[in-house]
Amino acid sequence: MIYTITLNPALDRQIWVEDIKYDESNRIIRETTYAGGKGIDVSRVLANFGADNVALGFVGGFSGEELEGRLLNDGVRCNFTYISTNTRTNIILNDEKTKSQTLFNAMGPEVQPQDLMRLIKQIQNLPNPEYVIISGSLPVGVQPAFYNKLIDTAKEIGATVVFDTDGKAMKVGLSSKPHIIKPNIHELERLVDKKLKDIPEIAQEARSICKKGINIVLVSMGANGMLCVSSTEEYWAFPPPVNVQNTIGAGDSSVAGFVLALKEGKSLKEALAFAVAAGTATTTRPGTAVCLPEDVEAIYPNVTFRDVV
Ligand SMILES: Nc1ncnc2c1ncn2[C@@H]1O[C@H](COP(=O)(O)OP(=O)(O)OP(=O)(O)O)[C@@H](O)[C@H]1O
Ligand SMILES: O=P(O)(O)OC[C@@]1(O)O[C@H](CO)[C@@H](O)[C@@H]1O
Repeated sequence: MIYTITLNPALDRQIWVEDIKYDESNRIIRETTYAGGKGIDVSRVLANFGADNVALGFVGGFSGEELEGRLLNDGVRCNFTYISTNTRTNIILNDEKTKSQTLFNAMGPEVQPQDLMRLIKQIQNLPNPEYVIISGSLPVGVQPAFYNKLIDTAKEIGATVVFDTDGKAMKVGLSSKPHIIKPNIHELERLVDKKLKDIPEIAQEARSICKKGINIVLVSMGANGMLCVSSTEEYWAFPPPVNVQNTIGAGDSSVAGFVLALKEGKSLKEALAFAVAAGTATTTRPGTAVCLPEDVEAIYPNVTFRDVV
């Protein structure tokens, strides 16, 4: 069974305007809400592929109920830890003229220490844990060290742990040696505290992280695809050109695609190509992580490989 853990889920409210005018009133021409947050996105994509998975994490209030209802409609099984305060709403502003997407990520509710322990106890008792995917930002009141406890617990129950977060949470969490991490290029730069100018430099940092005990480092690079480094294999997969409509949840779709392919027994190289196809498929549709199997199947044969060094 695949489990996703999102400590700080969100309703993703995607809104569209013709041409944003600052310091003025703008008319919204289209709006849609998605169940969001990084692990939740992974769960939605897995469900699109018919992959059995359970979404875990903290939800609360009316927005939490809406989020869970949306997920059930999306065919995602949930076993959330309920808190008394409202799940956050993130705004994604799509500007039709500039084709830009601007994110406003809310802080979210404060999570209490007793809620943290309820989640840990739940993870200690997860049935058939094959993969545990831990993704996204920490809620208010939760220290990065909580990610150590989560990763340690998921490893103790025998799961392969995938970890995808940013900043201090990533730095701290890494010391628990999750099996797989998926920073994007900016997150990797923040992790290693330096700008990385080209693929050899990115690969070098990924190798150093592997040497610290992480089995697989996936670095997503937007239109430049994804680099995969393990102790024995290195690949750079490149997507075909597509008409990009949205990039929100592309990385999460890649994580879902990668885990799905590994679970099906695909090689590391095939799993990477599938991850790139899944991320790129998401970019071709408006909305958060709208990753459809038919789009992924169409893109997959057109993913190419380039030399890492
Ligand atoms: N402009 C693009 N053109 C083609 N493919 C893209 C583009 N942007 C993203 N992708 C695909 O999606 C994958 C993940 O993208 P990206 O590096 O943007 O992830 P991310 O920053 O983690 O995204 P998010 O945090 O929104 O989920 C890329 O490896 C690539 O396959
Ligand atoms: O604030 P976080 O947890 O870092 O990111 C949250 C978020 O931006 O990530 C997803 C896209 O990756 C969206 O569904 C969601 O709104």
